[in-house]
Amino acid sequence: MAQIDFGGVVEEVITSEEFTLEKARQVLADETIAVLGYGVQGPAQALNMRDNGFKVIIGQLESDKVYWDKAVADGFVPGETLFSIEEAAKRATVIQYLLSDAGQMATWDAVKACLNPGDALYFSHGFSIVYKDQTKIIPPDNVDVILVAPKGSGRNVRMNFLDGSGINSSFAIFQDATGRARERTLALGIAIGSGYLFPTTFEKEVYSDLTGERGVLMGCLAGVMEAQYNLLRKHGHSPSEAFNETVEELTQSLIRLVAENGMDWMYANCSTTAQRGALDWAPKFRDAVVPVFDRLYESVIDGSETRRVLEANSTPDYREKLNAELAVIGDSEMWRTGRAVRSLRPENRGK
Ligand SMILES: NC(=O)C1=CN([C@@H]2O[C@H](COP(=O)(O)OP(=O)(O)OC[C@H]3O[C@@H](n4cnc5c(N)ncnc54)[C@H](O)[C@@H]3O)[C@@H](O)[C@H]2O)C=CC1
Ligand SMILES: CC(=O)[C@](C)(O)C(=O)O
Ligand SMILES: [Mg+2]
Ligand SMILES: [Mg+2]
Repeated sequence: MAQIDFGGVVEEVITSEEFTLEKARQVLADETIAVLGYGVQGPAQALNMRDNGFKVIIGQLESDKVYWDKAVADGFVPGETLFSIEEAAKRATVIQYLLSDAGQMATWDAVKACLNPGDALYFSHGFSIVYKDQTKIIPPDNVDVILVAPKGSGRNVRMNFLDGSGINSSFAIFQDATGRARERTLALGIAIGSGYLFPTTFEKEVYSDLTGERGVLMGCLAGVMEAQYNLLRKHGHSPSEAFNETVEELTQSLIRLVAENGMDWMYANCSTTAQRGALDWAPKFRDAVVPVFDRLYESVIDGSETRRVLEANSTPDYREKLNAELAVIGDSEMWRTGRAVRSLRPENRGK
């Protein structure tokens, strides 16, 4: 385990240099891994593990046709490597619970009945376990309960694997029934193609994850982009100008510099005019959102966020409703402008 200095705080991380793919294959040599759910994380983790030489089967509700058909299209064979959720859970020794969080609550009684002593129950989110008062997911004592949570969309878990990079994941052990929980967890983390693995707890993972996605990663990002775009439009700037100055310049230029070498590097590669102004305005934005972030974290901790998710995503038409909300975003002037701007990227022209 490598000790790494993160800005003055030393933490331990695991990379595939220390815990090699070969070692992961040895640890999981006798295991059948069932990936339950073929939504976003399911296919990514399943395909990466299959490509890495692990024995993977899929458990998917057949009537959720889009997902079932996708598993078939990806080469999983009904009756051989593709089963109902229960059948896959029964056949496996590692059960990766990658249904939606609301789907985990809905199927728990059925899945629980399929667990054998010594199995490993694996999550990519602390949700179901930490908010057990809401989900009623309480695993039996005789199984390992473990977590590997990729810090990125399943889409990139797969795409980064294919291009030879990776997505970092956190890992945690909630219950070690076999004495093998840790080596199983690390082996699975390497098997799914993690960049590096860092330790957490189920609580810390779910609190930070729910905050991050509601905050900077998604909710806050979408909110501040919309606010700036609307401001520029209100003052008579064209859609093309407002979009370029809000989104396109970020995704095609400045955020890439942040990814490459940090915030100061991005600043250093912009004009001294921009540097002076951004240095002055950053603290104002920071201070303006502090109360919103405080409210958000409180709402995560007190269970309001998970309650809302479970209620909204447990109705039969939750997908249609979410898709309708996404369509409103996609059909807005701002994001229709985005489509036009993207189509004008040199590499997209004429497509
Ligand atoms: N989407 C992502 O990239 C990430 C997801 N996670 C976590 O991974 C887990 C899986 O998330 P996603 O892949 O986004 O899931 P998703 O929302 O794409 O899940 C869809 C899957 O759940 C099944 N499902 C939903 N409701 C069901 C029900 N009532 N009965 C049976 N099956 C049902 C669908 O058939 C499908 O297989 C969650 O715990 C999530 O928080 C963690 C990191 C990133
Ligand atoms: C991609 C990810 O890790 C998120 C945003 O937390 C999620 O999809 O739940
Ligand atoms: Mg996340
Ligand atoms: Mg999340």
